[in-house]
Amino acid sequence: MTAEQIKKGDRYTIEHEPVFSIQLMERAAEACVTWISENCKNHRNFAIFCGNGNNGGDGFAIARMLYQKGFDIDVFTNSKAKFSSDAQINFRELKEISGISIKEFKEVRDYRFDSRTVIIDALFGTGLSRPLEDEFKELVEFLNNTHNIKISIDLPSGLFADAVSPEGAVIFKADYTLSFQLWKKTFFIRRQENMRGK
Ligand SMILES: NC(=O)C1=CN([C@@H]2O[C@H](COP(=O)(O)OP(=O)(O)OC[C@H]3O[C@@H](n4cnc5c(N)ncnc54)[C@H](O)[C@@H]3O)[C@@H](O)[C@H]2O)[C@@H](O)CC1
Ligand SMILES: [K+]
Repeated sequence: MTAEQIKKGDRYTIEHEPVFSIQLMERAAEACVTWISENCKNHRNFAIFCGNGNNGGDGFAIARMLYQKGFDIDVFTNSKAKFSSDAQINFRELKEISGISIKEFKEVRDYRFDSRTVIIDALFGTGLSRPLEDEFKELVEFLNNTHNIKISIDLPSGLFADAVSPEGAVIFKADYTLSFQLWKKTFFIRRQENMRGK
């Protein structure tokens, strides 16, 4: 499905079911956490990278829920960015939890990745509107060079939901992608098939 069709589906659910977008985000995060806790049983540490849109909001909610399940969580974000309203709600909630360390993206270079730390990419989802550049490009390149297991939330960051990414565009190299609702159109573009992992 295209990003626009997915948005319409979300709007339909919000209008026709008694559900608010923040609840949809909570449900999406719960589904991810169920999968992660079943499939990452041998991993204790998660480094979660959150953007300022709703994909980042999913990441903040996932961080909170994984922490509540007893995992060690480090969250990386740009705390000065203007967040979407649902991301802001989840970011605020996360800041209340003293056991979660919240770091700025640039701190990743001093972060000691344990070989079993799982990296979660909640930087961009269907809202990506241009290829990654500057800080995000460097961040994703840096993460792609680590040997840790990588999970993308909804879409690997840097991959457009509906269009072919330009040749040479930097895209998060996910081992697994936990995609919401239906398969995104981009997953069927042959050149990009190997970007999403499983
Ligand atoms: N109700 C909903 O719509 C739901 C959405 N969900 C999540 O929300 C995501 C979509 O959220 P959004 O529409 O907020 O979009 P994203 O979170 O993908 O990103 C949007 C933000 O990134 C900025 N941006 C786009 N391309 C950029 C680039 N190259 N460099 C820097 N900034 C850039 C935009 O200006 C915007 O601020 C989905 O992929 C999914 O993860 C889920 O929470 C389920 C419910
Ligand atoms: K993502």
